[in-house]
Amino acid sequence: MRKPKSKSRELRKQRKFAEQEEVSLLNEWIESQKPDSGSNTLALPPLPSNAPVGRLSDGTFSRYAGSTKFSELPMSKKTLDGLKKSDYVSMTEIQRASLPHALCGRDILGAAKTGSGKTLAFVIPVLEKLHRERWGHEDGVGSIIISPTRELAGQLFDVLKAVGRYHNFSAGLLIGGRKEIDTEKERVNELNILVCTPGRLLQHMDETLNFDCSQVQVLVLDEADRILDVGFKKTLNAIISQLPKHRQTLLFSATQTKSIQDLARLSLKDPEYVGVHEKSTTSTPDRLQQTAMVVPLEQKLDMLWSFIKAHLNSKILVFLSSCKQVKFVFEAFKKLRPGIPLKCLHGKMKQGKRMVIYSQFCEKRSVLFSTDVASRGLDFNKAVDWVVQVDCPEDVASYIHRVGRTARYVSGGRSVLFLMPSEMKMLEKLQAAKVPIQFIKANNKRLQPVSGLFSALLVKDSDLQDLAKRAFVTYLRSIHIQKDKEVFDVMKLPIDEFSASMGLPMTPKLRFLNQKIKGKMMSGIQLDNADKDIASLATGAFREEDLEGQREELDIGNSGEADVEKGFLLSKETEHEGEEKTSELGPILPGTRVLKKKKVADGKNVDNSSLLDQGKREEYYKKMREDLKQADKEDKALDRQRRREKRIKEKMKRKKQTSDSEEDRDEEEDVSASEGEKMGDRKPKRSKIYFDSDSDDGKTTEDREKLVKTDSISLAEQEALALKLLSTMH
Ligand SMILES: Nc1ncnc2c1ncn2[C@@H]1O[C@H](COP(=O)(O)OP(=O)(O)OP(=O)(O)O)[C@@H](O)[C@H]1O
Repeated sequence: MRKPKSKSRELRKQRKFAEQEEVSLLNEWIESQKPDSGSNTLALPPLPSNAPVGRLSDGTFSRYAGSTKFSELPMSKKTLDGLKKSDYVSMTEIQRASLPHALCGRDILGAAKTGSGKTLAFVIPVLEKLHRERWGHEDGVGSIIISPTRELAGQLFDVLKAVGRYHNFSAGLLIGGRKEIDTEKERVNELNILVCTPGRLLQHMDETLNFDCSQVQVLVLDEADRILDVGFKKTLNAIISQLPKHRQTLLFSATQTKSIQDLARLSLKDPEYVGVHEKSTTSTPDRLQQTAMVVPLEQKLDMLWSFIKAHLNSKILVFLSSCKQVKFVFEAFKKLRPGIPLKCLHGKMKQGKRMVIYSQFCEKRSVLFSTDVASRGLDFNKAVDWVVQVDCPEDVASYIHRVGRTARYVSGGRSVLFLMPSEMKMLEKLQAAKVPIQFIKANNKRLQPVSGLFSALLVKDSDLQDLAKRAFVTYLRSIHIQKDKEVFDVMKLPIDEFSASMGLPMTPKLRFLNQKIKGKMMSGIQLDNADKDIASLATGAFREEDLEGQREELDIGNSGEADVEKGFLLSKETEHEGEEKTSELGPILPGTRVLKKKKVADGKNVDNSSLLDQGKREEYYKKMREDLKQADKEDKALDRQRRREKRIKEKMKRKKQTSDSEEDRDEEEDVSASEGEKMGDRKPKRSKIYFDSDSDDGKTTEDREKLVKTDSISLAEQEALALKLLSTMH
């Protein structure tokens, strides 16, 4: 039954009044117990348990700086209920340190380790500010939260929706790559809270009629150092120019900017620097077990493949340096079917697909190959077990964010960084930045080479070959353009070997590198040396003894899976075992086939000097295809023969078992019968077995006769004869 109109109006009035009361109480509480500007609220003692909260009996208010529970903060019932509903009760350190300052309207520059709960440290002040301002639909955009990536924006939006579920604000997710821009344009002016990526926000600012951000109360930059980075500089400047100067600004990141210039761009007013883990001995989560190992460029894919095969029950996030790398490794590994679902995520994918992949990876055990698009902020629902950095991160900050996708909140996690010999300087930089990383040695005996398999795949699949070429060039270019030349030096890389390791029949042309070599020649360096430099294995640049002291074993634990990991990652205890592991590639392609193809297609066995001329290259390439076809034929024939041999063996075994049981039965039935009689009984049975089964294979009568005669020879002889017969038939 509907309530009478006057009654519902009365209820609304009462609710409005209660809200007004609540807001004025909150304002009074906040104002009266304001923590000193610059004070460290974590240093204050927590409130005694069961102490009264809010307005006290003497008319004063409880202290909220130093509180440990959300319910002790001056916050609206709606937000508190939203937090409770989402199971948030006690605050994390960054929340305890920043919320008291943020709730009283101060600008915040917050830094805390990855996975430590920074999201709530800005979502709550956003909701509370608008609540206390009694912001309504008609007031338009009141708050903007900016994230560097679409996935992260989506995740922040989910947290906002969960915690703000009892508020009446309208909120919208504005991210690029979505088709419904026109619908967005129609509705964006009605939204109170925008969660967006910089590009999409600016697009609305530029294109949407009457889009007005002049009343914005709170601006949040999540992953602030990234958004203030050169990549977003122009976009962000344009956005800031359209926002009011008088607003609250909250900047959060695990690797915060301290640049005065950056802060000046945002016109922060006496910001509170909240760096809760600044005094910590490590800059990464304590429950994160981090390792690094030397992996030469041409072994990276072998190592990654072997790693995946040794961790089939884990959720693994793999970082590669470019979209093309991600595409190639994903496509090629997918074809080899490692036994665990594979997924990929990169910026060139359609947005819908990106979102699907992201949520699938949240739910399932799988391997996700990704660019740095997944490196920041993402909180994959069910914990990531391993972060594998196949390509070295561009700097320490990037490393910290990548590994931060695991070991979040109270869970543990593990990471491994592949470093090429020429990149060892990165290890020093990480250690200098308080990253507790252990240097370990891979167990190369467990390495499962895949380059031969790639060669075979690439020959059959020209799309994959194109992908490989592009991945190869893009990777080297990415190294070439890296800023940190102490770590990244393309001239130290074994380029031909790298090309071969991807299964490419010849090294693609690298225009940017040619220019570099030319540059060297101009400055007096001989081409010979430059060539040697490029082709040399970078191992020369790395002196092993430098690292000896840092080498430690990884303590893996006792689980079944850990044992496999142990075998893979450690060399000491398991060096002499595990050869059988290499056979895991068997079901995909037989071992001989791998070796053969590797021999033909592997760049190491090719005299590249003869390939310079275009005509010769084509000729070589044609010949290589023919060789591969031939090898393929031979392999197939060999494979067929093997299968037949196996079948025959099985039949022999079956037959032996049958005759043995018959013998047993016979013996049981007639223990007194003579040997001659027994043989006479069995003969026709044995021949019948052979004829019955072999007649399917189309044997001639002569063959059958030969087989009948086998009755009088030993089993080994029978097998040998059967095999001989088979090989003469094909
Ligand atoms: N007070 C809390 N109580 C329980 N869980 C929390 C609390 N705060 C945050 N979490 C959980 O901790 C995890 C990490 O939080 P969040 O994503 O905010 O971390 P972050 O510091 O922003 O990490 P990053 O630097 O990687 O962006 C999330 O799963 C979140 O739900």
